[in-house]
Amino acid sequence: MSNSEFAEPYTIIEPFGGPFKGDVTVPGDKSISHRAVLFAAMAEGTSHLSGVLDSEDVRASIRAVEALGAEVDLKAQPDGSLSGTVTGWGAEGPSQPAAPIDCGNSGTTARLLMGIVAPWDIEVTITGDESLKKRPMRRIVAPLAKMGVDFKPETPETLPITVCGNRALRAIDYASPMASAQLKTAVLLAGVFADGTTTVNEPAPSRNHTELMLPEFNVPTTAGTRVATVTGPAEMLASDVVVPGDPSSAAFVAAAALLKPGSSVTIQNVSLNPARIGFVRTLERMGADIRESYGGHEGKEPRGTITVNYTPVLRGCEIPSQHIASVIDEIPVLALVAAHARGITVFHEVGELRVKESDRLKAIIDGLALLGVDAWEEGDDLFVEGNPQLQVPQGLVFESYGDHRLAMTWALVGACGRVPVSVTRFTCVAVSYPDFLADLKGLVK
Ligand SMILES: O=C(O)C1=C[C@@H](OP(=O)(O)O)[C@@H](O)[C@H](O)C1
Ligand SMILES: C=C(OP(=O)(O)O)C(=O)O
Repeated sequence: MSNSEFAEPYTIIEPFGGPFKGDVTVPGDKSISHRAVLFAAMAEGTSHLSGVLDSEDVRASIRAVEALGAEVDLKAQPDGSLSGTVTGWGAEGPSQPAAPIDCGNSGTTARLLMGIVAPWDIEVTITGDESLKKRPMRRIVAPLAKMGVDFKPETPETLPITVCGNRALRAIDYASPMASAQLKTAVLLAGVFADGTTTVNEPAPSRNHTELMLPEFNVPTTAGTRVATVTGPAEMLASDVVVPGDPSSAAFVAAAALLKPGSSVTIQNVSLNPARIGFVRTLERMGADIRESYGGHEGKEPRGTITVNYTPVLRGCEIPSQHIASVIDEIPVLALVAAHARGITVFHEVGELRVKESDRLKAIIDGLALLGVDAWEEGDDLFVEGNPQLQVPQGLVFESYGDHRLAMTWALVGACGRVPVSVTRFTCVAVSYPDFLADLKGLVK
């Protein structure tokens, strides 16, 4: 069977051979890196950052804060991370940028930026690439409008959007319709400069890096499981941030170890924030030999190691909707693991996957179909019927849709299997994990 009629440029991923063994360090956490750069830019004084992820998405945040007047002096380190200083605009506020700010492929940059520029007397046009311009922005516009922010056009759904800032924002108590850390963060960041306490309640817990990091920048903040507050107006002061490794990148290494017989891998210095390691909990429920080991904190973020051993028999499991936010970016690769497990895996309430960098729900179902694996949607639930005897056919071409998480997921089929596969637009992995293939190759024994 072949589906090689795809016209887009593709990369051939040959089988890597032997099992994956040994230690690996994954690059800095993307969510924490964005926040470190953005919060340092907002603060008074000079912050020292290290372990920052050097990827396309984080570079979008760096370019954005430079356009708004922050001074960024982050340099590439031998380990591939960025380290150095960011001097913020502090009490003076950001300057009026000369041109629209292009956030590239990064939803986090675009959505957090809307909250960051909202409390200042400037008009900032935010735009992005073709993928980002399709993603929903009304979820950010709605609460910011309640706080007193105007937009051009008046009630925009998608980028480009011009945010017309307002120095007299109202603090709000917001019942968020979804578990989204981007939404929560945009509102809290605007709330830093509003008069009073701004509260965001969520229907399920989302990642809490913002609540953990804001107090380090001198912002009075409270953090509960489904509620966070900031009290403004606050004076943001510079801080130092050390960024631990990204669990979302670690999930691909863990999946590789589970797909390749004989593998045994330890991922060093990775964030063990419970809101981010839902994939460890999910793989445990599938019966995988995987465990984390706590190794201390960076600021308020726990970090440590994750060890994964190849496990011959995995079984399907259910991921309830309350846990989806803790695995949201890992669902493509978890679905690939589920495709090798015995029985059905159900991811509940994953409609949000339709509006990520691509329609990940459709892409997962189509990609698994190429492998001969039955996967389908019922309402907003994703079902994957696994096959432990899965044989990968020759000549497969997987469509990444320029989406980094899909590109890495399908690359694992070739890297861990016995026949090469092709992945279209594979270079998009630079969005979150530029050295993905090299790190995996380094583990081949
Ligand atoms: O706040 C963040 O850093 C992120 C939150 C999540 O998005 P949502 O807030 O849209 O769920 C996640 O998918 C994204 O990769 C990063
Ligand atoms: C959804 C993602 O990122 P963002 O929303 O920042 O584009 C991701 O990294 O998988």
